[in-house]
Amino acid sequence: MLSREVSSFLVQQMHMSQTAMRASHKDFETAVNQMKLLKKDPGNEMKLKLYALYKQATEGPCNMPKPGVLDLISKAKWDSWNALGSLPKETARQNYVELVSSLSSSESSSQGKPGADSKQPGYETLVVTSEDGITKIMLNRPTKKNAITTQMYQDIVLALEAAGKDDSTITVLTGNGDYYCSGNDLNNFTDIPPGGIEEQAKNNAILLRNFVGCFIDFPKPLVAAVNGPAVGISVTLLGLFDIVYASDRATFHTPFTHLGQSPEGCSSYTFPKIMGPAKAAEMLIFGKKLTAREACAQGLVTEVFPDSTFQKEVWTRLKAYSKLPPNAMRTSKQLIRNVEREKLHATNSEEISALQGRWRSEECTNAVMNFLSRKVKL
Ligand SMILES: CCCC/C=C/CC(=O)SCCNC(=O)CCNC(=O)[C@H](O)C(C)(C)COP(=O)(O)OP(=O)(O)OC[C@H]1O[C@@H](n2cnc3c(N)ncnc32)[C@H](O)[C@@H]1OP(=O)(O)O
Repeated sequence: MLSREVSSFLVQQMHMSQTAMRASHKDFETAVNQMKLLKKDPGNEMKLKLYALYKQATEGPCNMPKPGVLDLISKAKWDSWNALGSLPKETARQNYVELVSSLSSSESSSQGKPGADSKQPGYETLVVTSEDGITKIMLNRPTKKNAITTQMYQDIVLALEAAGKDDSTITVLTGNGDYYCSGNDLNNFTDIPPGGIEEQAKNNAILLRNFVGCFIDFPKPLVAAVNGPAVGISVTLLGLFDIVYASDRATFHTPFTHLGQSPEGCSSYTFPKIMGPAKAAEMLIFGKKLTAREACAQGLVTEVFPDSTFQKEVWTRLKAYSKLPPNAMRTSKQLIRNVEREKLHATNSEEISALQGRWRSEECTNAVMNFLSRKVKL
C-alpha cells in the first residue's frame, strides 16, 4: 500500500498544469514594488545583484562605458550588470522575481521571532566548526546517508555565506558517517504546498538557483573532502569546488535519467569541460557510477587517499595550505572563477528551467514514487 504522502504526491502530479513558469511583466512589476516594501536592508551584495538583474531585464546587456576606477559605486554597479553578459531579458526578469520573492519570504518567516536577525543560526543537520584557519561544514544526517532536505539547502547557503565572511582562509564541505551525501532528499518532492505542484516546482527552482549560485560565487578556496559515496547534486557540485579530495571508498553517481531528471549544479557545462564530452555523457546521460580512482583519472577528483588514512592526510594537507597568504589565495580563486562566472550563472538558470519541466513529468513522478514506496534503490 502506498503511503499517504506518495498518494497525495501522485494526485497532485496528475492534476498539475503544463504551463511554463516564466515570470510575466506583471510579476516583474509586482516584484519591483515588493522590493520597495522590504523592511530589512538586504545588504550591498544583494542590492548589486538586484540592480544588475533589473537593468538587464529592462534594458538588456550592459553597453554603457565603464566608469572610472575612482567612482567606486558606479563601477561596482557597472561590474555587476556587465557580468550578466548576454543573459536574455526574460531570464533576468525571472531571476529578479525569484530573488525578491526569496527575500520577502525570508523576511516574513523571521517576523515575530525575537532576535531572529541577530541570532547565529543553530543548524539541525549541519555541524559547522572553525579551527586552524579552516571552516568545516559537515553534513550531519548519517542515518539518511546525508540526503539534503529543503531546510539543509537553506542552512548550507547560510553556512557558506558566513564562511565567506569569517576570518578562515579555506572552507571544507564533508559528510558525517559512511556516505558523503546521497543527493537530494527524495521526500522533498512529497512536501506539497497549498499552491500544488506548480508552487512546489517554483519554490524548488528558487531554492536550487540560490543554492548553486552560492557555490558559484563563493569567494574563498572551497574544498570537498569526499569521505564516502556521493550521489546526484553532491557530485555535480564538485565541478564548482577548487579541490576535491576523495577516500578510495567514495563513488560518484549521477543517476538523473533513472530518476526522470536532468543534470544540475552547472554540471552540463563543468563536466564536459573537466572530463571531455564523451565521459561526461556517460555519467550525466547514462548514469555511469565512477570509482574514486576513475573520477581522479577524469579530473573530477584532485587526489585519492586510502580510507584508513583519509582524515589524517587530508587535514594535515589542508592545515598547511591554510597558512598560505589568504588574500593571494582569494585573488587567484577570483581570477579563475571570473573567467566563467557569467557562463556558470547562465548554465544554472538553463538547468533549472529544464528541471522544472522534468519535475512535472511522469518519468520523474514514477521514479520518486518507486523509491519512496521502497521498490527501487539506485
Ligand atoms: C530541490 C532541489 C532539487 C535538486 C535535485 C537534485 C538531484 C539529485 O540529487 S538526484 C539523486 C537523488 N538521490 C537518490 O536517488 C538516492 C536514493 N537513495 C538510494 O538509492 C539508497 O538509499 C542509497 C544507494 C543512497 C543507499 O542505499 P543503502 O542500502 O546503503 O541505504 P538505505 O537503507 O537505502 O538508506 C538509509 C536511509 O536513508 C534514506 N535515504 C538515502 N538516500 C536518500 C535520499 N536521497 N532521499 C531520501 N532518503 C534517503 C533511505 O530511505 C533509508 O531511510 P530509512 O532508514 O528510513 O528506510
